[in-house]
Amino acid sequence: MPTDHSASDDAARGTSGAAALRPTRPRPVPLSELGALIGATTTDGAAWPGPGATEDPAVTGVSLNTAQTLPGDLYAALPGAHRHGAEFAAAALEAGGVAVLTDAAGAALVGAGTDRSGVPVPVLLHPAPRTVVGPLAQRVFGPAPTDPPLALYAVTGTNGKTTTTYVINALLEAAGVTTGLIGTIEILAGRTPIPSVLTTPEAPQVHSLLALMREHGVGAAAMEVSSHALSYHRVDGVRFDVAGFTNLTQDHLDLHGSMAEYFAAKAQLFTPEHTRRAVVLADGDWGRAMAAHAAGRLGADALTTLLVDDADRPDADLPGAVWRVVDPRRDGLGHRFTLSGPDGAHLHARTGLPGGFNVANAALAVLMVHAGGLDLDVLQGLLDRPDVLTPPVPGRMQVIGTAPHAIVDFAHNPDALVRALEATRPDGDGRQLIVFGATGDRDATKRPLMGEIAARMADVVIVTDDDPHDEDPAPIRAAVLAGVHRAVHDGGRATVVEEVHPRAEAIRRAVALAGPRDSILVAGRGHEVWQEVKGVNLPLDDRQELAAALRETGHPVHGPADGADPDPQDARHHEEGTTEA
Ligand SMILES: CC(=O)N[C@H]1[C@@H](OP(=O)(O)OP(=O)(O)OC[C@H]2O[C@@H](n3ccc(=O)[nH]c3=O)[C@H](O)[C@@H]2O)O[C@H](CO)[C@@H](O)[C@@H]1O[C@H](C)C(=O)N[C@@H](C)C(=O)N[C@H](CCC(=O)O)C(=O)O
Ligand SMILES: Nc1ncnc2c1ncn2[C@@H]1O[C@H](COP(=O)(O)OP(=O)(O)OP(=O)(O)O)[C@@H](O)[C@H]1O
Repeated sequence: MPTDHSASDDAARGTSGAAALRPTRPRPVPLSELGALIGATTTDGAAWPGPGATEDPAVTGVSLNTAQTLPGDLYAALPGAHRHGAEFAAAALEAGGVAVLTDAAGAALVGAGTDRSGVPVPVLLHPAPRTVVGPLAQRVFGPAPTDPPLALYAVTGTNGKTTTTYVINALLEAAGVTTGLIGTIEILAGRTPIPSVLTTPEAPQVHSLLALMREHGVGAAAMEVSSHALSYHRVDGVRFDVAGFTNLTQDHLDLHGSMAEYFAAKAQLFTPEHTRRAVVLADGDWGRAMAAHAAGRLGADALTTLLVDDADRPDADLPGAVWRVVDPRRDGLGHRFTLSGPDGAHLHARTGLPGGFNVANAALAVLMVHAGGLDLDVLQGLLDRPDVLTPPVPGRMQVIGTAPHAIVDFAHNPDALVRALEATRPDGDGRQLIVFGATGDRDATKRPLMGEIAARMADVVIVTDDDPHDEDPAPIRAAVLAGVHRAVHDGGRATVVEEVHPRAEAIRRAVALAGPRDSILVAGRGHEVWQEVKGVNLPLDDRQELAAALRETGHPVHGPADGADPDPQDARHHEEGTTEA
């Protein structure tokens, strides 16, 4: 019989930070059932639990980090890049974990572990434990047959995931649906937004957050799915209703090694295991390749293909229902555009989000909601409402000042930097200034490329620090500057190049150099309110720094959107990790 956990364990569930990410009404599953689900073995190689086992604990949760382990959990002790999770099994058991899932190396580390009551801890052995965490979490946290449906939308791609998920939710909310969100900026799974640590949390949290959403009566959720998530099996056991693809450009080559591998990681989302339908933005070679892949794996009937920059390309070689953006026109900060589809179908839309690329994000969101089942007539009715495609997206093209034009944006890879610079190019004789750096411990090959782009496109380039993480910031700046100097040497536009740090000082310097007709782009950190330097989170909000510098110089600041005070709650999440950080 499953053993149960105590009342004090229930109290712990209600109070700890990790509990805020869990459903309040867990449904216990016997460990033996979980062992059978994944074909686990004992350390002797026999089918689990093997002869002589007496305990069959009730499992009420799954975790893969001790900071997130709650009473009743199965702790997945995974081999990591730095440590083996089994080194922390004792801490997981101390936190109330009732069993351990691990590989052979992990089992040797766990040894003869016992739980808090001195009972020998059951160990489920699997040769590749990370690959079974998703299905196990799905079994423990997944829906009951009587639960109302929760429609799931996934967005992947190098850039535009956050924005597209916000637009999807804005449309669904306009249609009267209660929505949930999992992404880079925040998680919405109930009443209180939870700041994010990862773009896509680890599998146990993905499944527990979906359970929490069901408890809160959420009818649809939009989720960002990063390539890390697909490579690390973070969405295993989730089948989305609609998956969308934005684009593929250089980033994350530290993890993937090549663009082909990066593509292959993203392509996993467009398979029957992960989605029923797909909407693929098929501009460029990678977009076309993703459309072909999705058609092959899901069937052309399950595919919508969208063309934006390549809208003039003929249909012939494109699979699925083909839609194109026609006649995009500037309208205020944003654009009006028409979506033209099969059999003469049309949708007329407007987004006030600045930047040409946001037409692509908005169009993708519209077609994903259509693929999710919303009729064209109903959709057009929603699109006719003002600003339905203009949700505020923190730190994305966020306007802080107008004279000079001062923008904070999250562009932190080459393509995003090009698009952000294009979108913020001043009219007339104004000069373009940019303040940016590059992230430490991430794809180092993009540093000089971003430097080159800045020097080719901006008049004044100020190179500073982004999140150095554990790296020394000076060599990161030097790598960016190498690209800047190369482009200047080759005839690039920049006439002023400076290296200024810390970052707040660099922002002040840009404001000091700018005139009222100029445009300042502060790129790379967007909504972030902490700068991570060698494991320490320093408060830093580009929006606040830019607003303060503009005020000090006597320039106007645009509306209330000058950033938020760093929230101590947010720091807690960074330190403890809302996920397995
Ligand atoms: C490169 C990467 O993705 N690393 C992930 C990986 O870390 P790791 O292999 O180094 O883990 P480790 O430190 O060796 O520890 C091994 C195991 O012991 C566990 N542990 C460790 C210490 C402890 O006290 N207790 C404990 O339980 C860990 O949870 C882990 O399971 O496994 C950890 C646990 O699953 C993840 O948290 C960690 O993500 C780190 C925090 C991270 O920053 N990832 C980034 C790069 C990321 O995933 N980014 C994407 C893309 C964003 C974008 O598009 O820009 C994202 O989705 O956020
Ligand atoms: N469709 C797009 N094409 C190219 N660049 C884009 C696009 N959408 C947004 N960007 C740029 O990328 C930046 C990040 O946008 P967004 O947060 O929506 O993307 P993301 O994929 O969620 O990024 P991340 O994974 O890093 O969180 C924006 O600030 C903007 O500079």
